[in-house]
Amino acid sequence: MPTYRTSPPGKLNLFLEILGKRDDGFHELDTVMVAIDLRDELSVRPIEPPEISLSVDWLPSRSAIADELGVASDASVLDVPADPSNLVHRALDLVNQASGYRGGWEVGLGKRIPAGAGMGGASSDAAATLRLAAAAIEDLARSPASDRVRTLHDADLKSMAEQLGSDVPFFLNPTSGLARARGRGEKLQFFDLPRSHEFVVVYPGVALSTAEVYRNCHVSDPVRTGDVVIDAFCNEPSTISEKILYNALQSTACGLSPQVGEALHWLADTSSNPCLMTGSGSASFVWLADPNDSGRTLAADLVRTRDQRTNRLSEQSGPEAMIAEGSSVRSGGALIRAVSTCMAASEILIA
Ligand SMILES: C[C@@](CO)(OP(=O)(O)O)[C@H](O)COP(=O)(O)OP(=O)(O)OC[C@H]1O[C@@H](n2ccc(N)nc2=O)[C@H](O)[C@@H]1O
Ligand SMILES: Nc1ncnc2c1ncn2[C@@H]1O[C@H](COP(=O)(O)OP(=O)(O)O)[C@@H](O)[C@H]1O
Repeated sequence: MPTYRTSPPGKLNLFLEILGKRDDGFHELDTVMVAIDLRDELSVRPIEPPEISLSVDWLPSRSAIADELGVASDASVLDVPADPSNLVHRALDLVNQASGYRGGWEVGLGKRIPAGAGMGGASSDAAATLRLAAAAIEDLARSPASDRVRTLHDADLKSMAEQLGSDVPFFLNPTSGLARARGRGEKLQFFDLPRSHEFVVVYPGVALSTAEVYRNCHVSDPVRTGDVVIDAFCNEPSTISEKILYNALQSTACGLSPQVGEALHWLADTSSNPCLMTGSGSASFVWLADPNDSGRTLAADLVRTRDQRTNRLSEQSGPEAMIAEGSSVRSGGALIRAVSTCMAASEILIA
């Protein structure tokens, strides 16, 4: 059987308001998201033995990412489960149940999107898995040699995406542009973006649990609306400012992890452009006002200040203190990436 591949994108929330708490424990949201070109790499191949074999690696390597974060390469912040708790694994279980496929899957997952960052890496991997596995099942259904399998339709994928997580339906739609998500995140409306937007993202080397951030958050009163942000990005980029980018979870996340607030201050000190935390954190981003600015200059400035701080701390406290588990912006480490909004659909490659 062939291998099916794609590159699941990350996302940034440009606006997030909490409208209320529901009886099922979830929060009613109004959020505006864009997919960005920081991407994981996912390959899925149907195999005969009825097992799911999943290998997960950091790209370019775990030690390279650990160096950037200033943590030891066995630090738990870099642990991504390769067991049934990985959303890729759970997505394949749902596909098998729905399609009646009785074989197994060999899966390779290369991570670039930091975990627990508010960038939706796990959700995007899960949505991409549903799309790849559905394409494989469709091919299997056509093959006379195979067991009977049921082809999966868009409605099946949507229902499975909702079971996997609130953010997963957003990533099922591989189009570019900007999305408004309401309900618990599954009620989606897509808008065309006339041009791409550039950002610099900073991940401070601490993972935040989405559930814990929501547990500690407050329902807003009065509530803001995402209309203003949608209009600004789609029609009036000159009106994008610190005042309209908003995330109701930001103060809760800063309270749970000082590194989140430190990263936001660091961004504000280095750039005059608006900055905001994404999702439930821990990553933050700067939006670059000039569409011709590649973000590389700001990213290079941030890397320089990060490395100066790393060297200073290393001289003060020695290298052992630098690589202590959990050290992050405090000790100089942070992932810094210049990213753009995705302007093209994520393709499925078959080989
Ligand atoms: C905050 C957001 C913003 O886009 O993104 P991330 O920071 O996770 O990327 C999302 O709302 C996260 O969506 P997702 O990561 O799929 O969360 P889920 O697995 O559905 O939920 C994890 C937990 O978060 C809480 N939760 C999630 C969504 C929501 N609308 N209300 C909630 O209260 C619930 O306690 C739930 O058990
Ligand atoms: N495919 C995956 N990639 C990354 N993390 C995963 C994956 N599947 C499950 N997880 C677990 O989900 C947690 C949060 O996932 P992630 O989507 O990266 O964060 P966020 O909700 O902040 O966007 C991780 O800490 C990890 O333990």
